[in-house]
Amino acid sequence: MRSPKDFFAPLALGAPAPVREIPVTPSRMIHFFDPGNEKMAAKVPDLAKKVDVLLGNLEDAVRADRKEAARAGLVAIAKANDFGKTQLWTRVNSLDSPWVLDDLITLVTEIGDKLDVIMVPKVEGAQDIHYVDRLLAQLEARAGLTKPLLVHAILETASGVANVEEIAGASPRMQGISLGPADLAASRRMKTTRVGGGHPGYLVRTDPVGDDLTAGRTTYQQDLWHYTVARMVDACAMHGILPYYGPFGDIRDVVACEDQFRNAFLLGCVGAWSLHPVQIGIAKKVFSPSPSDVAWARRVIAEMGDGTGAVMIDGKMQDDASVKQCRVVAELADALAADDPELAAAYDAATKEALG
Ligand SMILES: CC(C)(COP(=O)(O)OP(=O)(O)OC[C@H]1O[C@@H](n2cnc3c(N)ncnc32)[C@H](O)[C@@H]1OP(=O)(O)O)[C@@H](O)C(=O)NCCC(=O)NCCSC(=O)C[C@](C)(O)C(=O)O
Ligand SMILES: [Mg+2]
Repeated sequence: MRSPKDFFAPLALGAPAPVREIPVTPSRMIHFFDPGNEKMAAKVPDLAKKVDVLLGNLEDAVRADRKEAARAGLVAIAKANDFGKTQLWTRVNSLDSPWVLDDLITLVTEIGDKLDVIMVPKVEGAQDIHYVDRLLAQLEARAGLTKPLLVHAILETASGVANVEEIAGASPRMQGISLGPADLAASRRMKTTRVGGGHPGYLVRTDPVGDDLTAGRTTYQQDLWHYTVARMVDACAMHGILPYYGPFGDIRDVVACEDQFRNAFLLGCVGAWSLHPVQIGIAKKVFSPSPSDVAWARRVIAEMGDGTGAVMIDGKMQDDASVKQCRVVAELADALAADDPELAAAYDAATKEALG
């Protein structure tokens, strides 16, 4: 383990200095596309205007015989486009795969100045981040990059979950962590066969009434991912990095997708992945606080003055701790509204109504 004094020292001569704070820019949806798929790639310039993050995926969902095409496609797309404020990320192949070394060497060398974040799959512990950290520093130095690349880990092995705190704090490059429910389920030997979402068999049932064990007993489906998401959120918050839900594989079920995203939002996540264009709007809606919540938050902040003491608003006690929650919501709303006049207008209209 490195001394805390060396934590922010570059890991290679000539590499850019690591960031001291992770930039908090909108990342409500990380939109996945296969850069080697011509149909998807053709949609990218247009999609870039609708999403916060575009991610060129090189790992799972890209066939083994299309790995080189995906890598070359991402290089071509990054070189040919300026996506403005929309971030460009990539997911490289796993560290034990035959492709990852070329992924990292090619991408950092060719388009390191265009990429914001490198997502690393199947991270097992801090050692995986340390490996990527040093390699990126060497490649950044060789490419003459002035801005350090950030690293995002996917939490998709039992070992990764057990080590999530050390992963979150393994490097100043750590930008965030996403839940990877499909690989995680396999790693844990869960008996699900889905990519995220719930399962009808994972439920609780109300008590029986009388001797009949079957009649009148309501069941409630439970969230399979609650424990992992909550643990991930704590690990991220502790280290000042950002937590994300990840993928929802039932593209058709836009209703349950919205529910799963909202659970994650309420628990502290800042975004989720969109695997299909239909999921972009869902993530945008869910991970932007609602106008009524923003109006309420702004009202509490206004009425709490210096933020200390206790007041009653609409029958509800507000104090130092509730105003802090309101600031979280209001600050997120301000950050999102700064780049979105429509959202800004909706927040202001609701606030005007709430403040009278
Ligand atoms: C699900 C699929 C096969 C349905 O693809 P489709 O073509 O059958 O669907 P469609 O509804 O017919 O598509 C309509 C149009 O949208 C296009 N399109 C469709 N999707 C996209 C997209 N993402 N970006 C841009 N364009 C897209 C598609 O090409 C088509 O274009 P067209 O109208 O010109 O024919 C397709 O959406 C897809 O491949 N999505 C990405 C899948 C992916 O990246 N998976 C990996 C992430 S999840 C994961 O890895 C797990 C994890 C974390 O590791 C772990 O839990 O362990
Ligand atoms: Mg996976």
